[in-house]
Amino acid sequence: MDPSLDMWDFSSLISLWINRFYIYLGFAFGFSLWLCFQIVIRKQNKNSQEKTVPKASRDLMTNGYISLQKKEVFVSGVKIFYGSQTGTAKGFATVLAEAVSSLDLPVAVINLKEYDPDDHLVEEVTSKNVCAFLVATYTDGQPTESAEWFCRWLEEAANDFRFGKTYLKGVRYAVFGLGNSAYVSHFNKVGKNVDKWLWMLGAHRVMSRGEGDCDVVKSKHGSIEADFTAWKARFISRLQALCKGERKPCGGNCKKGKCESNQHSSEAMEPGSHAQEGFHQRDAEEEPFGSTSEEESGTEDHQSLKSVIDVEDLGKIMDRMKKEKVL
Ligand SMILES: Cc1cc2nc3c(=O)[nH]c(=O)nc-3n(C[C@H](O)[C@H](O)[C@H](O)COP(=O)(O)O)c2cc1C
Repeated sequence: MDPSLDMWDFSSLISLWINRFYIYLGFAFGFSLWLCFQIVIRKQNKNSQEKTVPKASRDLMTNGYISLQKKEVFVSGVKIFYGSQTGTAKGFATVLAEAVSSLDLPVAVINLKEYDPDDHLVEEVTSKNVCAFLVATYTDGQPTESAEWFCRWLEEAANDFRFGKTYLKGVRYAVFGLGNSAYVSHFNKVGKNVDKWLWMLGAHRVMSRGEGDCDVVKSKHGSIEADFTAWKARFISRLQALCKGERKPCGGNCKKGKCESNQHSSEAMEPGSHAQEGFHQRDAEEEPFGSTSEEESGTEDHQSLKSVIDVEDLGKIMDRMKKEKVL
């Protein structure tokens, strides 16, 4: 036998070989332990991330730098409707559209001739659009041919109890009428009526009506173009406020609670009801849908105060009506 072989001791190797299964088992156990450990650590990291993100977003939102939540849209676009015969209102509609698009708002210019209120007006209840109506008055206070159907439909709807006082609730609108004060009794009649009928159907007047006057002597700003420019400036600034989410024309500066109470009382009146009858009477007397002028530019709330009936006023109106009946 080789003496060098005697020097090697194979006993440890042999025992390793015999116990190899235990060794494998040990390795396998160790590996699975490490795997479990890794999984637990990853899960913990994920949880802590989930918890910290909303907190971060909250912090960021309160700091006002960034909003991770979806921004609320207050005005989705502007629709400019016009009723024109010789093109003045149409031209104004184009100018207004340019001013609106400079605010990065979608704008549509619509000829009332191509618009069926019966099918589409109610869509504006939920559209978040602001609707501007530029309408001219013609002989005997009649609308242009193009706006004839629109006006007839609106008048009938406003006086039809089936539509009710909230039919157009949610529609936001502003009216600019074109006329000539030389036609004294019919001056701007269509603008006044459209404003009134929309209001009677529950639409929300975002600003008081504008009156364009062709009579340069009597025109408030010297010409119908200047009247329109003044109204347009007010409309744009009102639009900007609406885009920011301001709801009240007064921007919250009016006397506490006044806005709400007026809005409420205006909504509480139903066309055809006694209150509405009283309202019509007042309409004839005081012109509650009164026009607009420079003086109103800073006092929208005042206009809206004027243009709706307070509950107190209602009592007086009813009294007056009773007296008139007796007489
Ligand atoms: C024949 C005629 C009749 C008019 N009748 C009235 C009227 O009754 N009341 C009024 O306020 N304006 C009246 N106007 C003035 C127009 O409303 C005014 O010129 C307006 O700017 C026309 O707008 P348009 O060019 O868009 O059609 C009348 C104008 C004409 C030519």
